[in-house]
Amino acid sequence: MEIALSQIQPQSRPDRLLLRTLKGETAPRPPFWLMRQAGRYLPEYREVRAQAGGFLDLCLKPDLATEVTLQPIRRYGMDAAILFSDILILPHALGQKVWFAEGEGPRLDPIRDQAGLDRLDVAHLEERAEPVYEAVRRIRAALPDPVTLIGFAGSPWTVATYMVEGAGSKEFLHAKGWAYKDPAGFQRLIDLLVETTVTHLSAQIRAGAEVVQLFDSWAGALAPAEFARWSIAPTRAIVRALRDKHPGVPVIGFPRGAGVGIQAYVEQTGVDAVSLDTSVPLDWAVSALQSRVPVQGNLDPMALVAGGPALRRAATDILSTLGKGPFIFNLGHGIVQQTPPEHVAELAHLIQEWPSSNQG
Ligand SMILES: Cc1c2[nH]c(c1CCC(=O)O)Cc1[nH]c(c(CCC(=O)O)c1C)Cc1[nH]c(c(CCC(=O)O)c1C)Cc1[nH]c(c(C)c1CCC(=O)O)C2
Repeated sequence: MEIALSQIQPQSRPDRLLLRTLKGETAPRPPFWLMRQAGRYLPEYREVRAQAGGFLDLCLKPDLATEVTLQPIRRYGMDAAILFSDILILPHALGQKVWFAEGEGPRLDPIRDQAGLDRLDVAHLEERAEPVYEAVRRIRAALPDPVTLIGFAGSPWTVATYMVEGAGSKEFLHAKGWAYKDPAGFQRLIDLLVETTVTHLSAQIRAGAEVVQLFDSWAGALAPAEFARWSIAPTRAIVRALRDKHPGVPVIGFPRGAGVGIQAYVEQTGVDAVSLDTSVPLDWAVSALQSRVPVQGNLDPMALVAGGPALRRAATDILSTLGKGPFIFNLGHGIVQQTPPEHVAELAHLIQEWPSSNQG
């Protein structure tokens, strides 16, 4: 597997820009990476994906996971690589059956009661996820020094929705039903996910992850009291435990769709930085959030599909607003498959040349 990174322009990636931003520095141009930066929009990803067999096989073959993690870094020179894995590796490593039906998204054998919880096998988590940690070691060894390696996990609420529904969902009938009717029982699932998420992230950090991100993709589906209990409280517990074990390793939280709830999330979880979805107004983000923590985000992935003046305008707006404080340029959600790779190159160039690329 070819892992030379010779095409990367060293001058485009000042030393450890992402880590410095997470400590509160404001750089002349912000660091950037993109959620789902490795994925089906890249022809070289599709090639490796075909070779791997299934999607989970790709996540669990360290040589292939390493290769696809490095692909976008080679092409675009992002300031950070994110481990190529999935939030559903955790339920898989807990012994729940997880598979990806081609073209349909994730499927799991649903867990809906205490008996289902009792079948989970916490003791062998690190053994079953060992290929992921091996990938982290290989990626860190292959990355140029200035590129930061980000590990990740799903937040307990978001992972619980998949474990309970058995698939992606819009309404969360079973997960919310359990949480409303039997909060003590659902709490046991959340507590188990807090504990095992700490184990999983801690193992990634020991293997070489320098920052971790918690994806709470379905935070926005929760009413305020439930958001406090199932998103904020578990996130705070994870942040505390990680800070204890790995002081100085920043945690980025991504409470997608949480709206004004993001402010309470930032104040109460202790995350080192917050990732913003596309709906978050930039001026509000500056006053309500960036005054407290570095922010990350939040270009509409569809602006990246559109390209041209719309992309330049949207990116320039974000750079000139959020870029005045500690800021990591990213998308508001993951890159979609229909994204032309040359639009990503154009965006990378705009950010790397900022502020001189600003033509008003
Ligand atoms: C909800 C969620 C999942 N996975 C993830 C989330 C949270 C973020 C979000 O809201 O998108 C997180 C995730 N998934 C993936 C990463 C890799 C790192 C990155 O580049 O950001 C990350 C951080 C790879 C992936 N995870 C997945 C892909 C596409 C799989 C493929 O190549 O076939 C990738 C690149 C699959 C996946 N995995 C999951 C879904 C809903 C899907 C889509 C199914 C599909 O598109 O068919 C669960």
